[in-house]
Amino acid sequence: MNDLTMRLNGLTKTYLKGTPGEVQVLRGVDLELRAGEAVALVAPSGAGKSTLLHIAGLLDKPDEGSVEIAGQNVAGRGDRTRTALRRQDVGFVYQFHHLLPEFTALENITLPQLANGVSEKAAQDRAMALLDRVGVAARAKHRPAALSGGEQQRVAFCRALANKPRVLLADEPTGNLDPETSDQVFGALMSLVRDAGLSALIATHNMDLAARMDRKLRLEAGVLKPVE
Ligand SMILES: Nc1ncnc2c1ncn2[C@@H]1O[C@H](COP(=O)(O)OP(=O)(O)OP(=O)(O)O)[C@@H](O)[C@H]1O
Repeated sequence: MNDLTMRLNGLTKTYLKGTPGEVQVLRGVDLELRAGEAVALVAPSGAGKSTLLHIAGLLDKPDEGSVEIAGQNVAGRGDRTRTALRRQDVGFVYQFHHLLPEFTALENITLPQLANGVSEKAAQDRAMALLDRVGVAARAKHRPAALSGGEQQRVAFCRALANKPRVLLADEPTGNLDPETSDQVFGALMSLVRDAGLSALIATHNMDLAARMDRKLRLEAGVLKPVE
């Protein structure tokens, strides 16, 4: 069975090439993500975590190397194709929720599905099922400002999974929350990931959370290494 969802091969990235400010951030990053696994990405500040997540999520291009999603090399495709693939195959979660403030929790999860051609009824049903799964169905009609930080982040997780991506990329998804809320909200994220059977690459400085994932990788000196 080929359950590989994403393969990163030989990724390099240098900023400000040929100038005194040149920074060689990625020097040959290789990574294989399998369906159903959650991988912790641990990196000292400035090591290139955001650069790596942006390239894996097709928001940026590597200088060299490939990004394969479900067996297709997609890194070098045109902007429109990469945008379409990103919408369909990749979900993002950031440290701050980035929900649209003028829309309800339900609408924030429904809208990306409508943009992908899903019917309104089906989109709402899926949104409610996701909200229910993370324990915030009762807050479906609230706008983000009327939700707690933990609730906002749970809604953001549901939005990231709305279009059934193959891969979830998260950058400190609970970094903005107090330790107890962070612990609970991370549990909600992991149950969504396990239910959906997708791959998750989750950047975190929190080693307790990292320990709850299937494996841990450290980004250091431009390459990924397993953490024991
Ligand atoms: N557009 C850019 N132009 C020039 N240098 C950049 C650019 N983006 C990032 N860098 C540099 O590349 C390095 C890695 O940046 P990146 O944002 O990927 O790190 P990070 O690991 O996400 O950091 P943090 O955890 O502090 O957010 C840093 O030294 C940063 O200053």
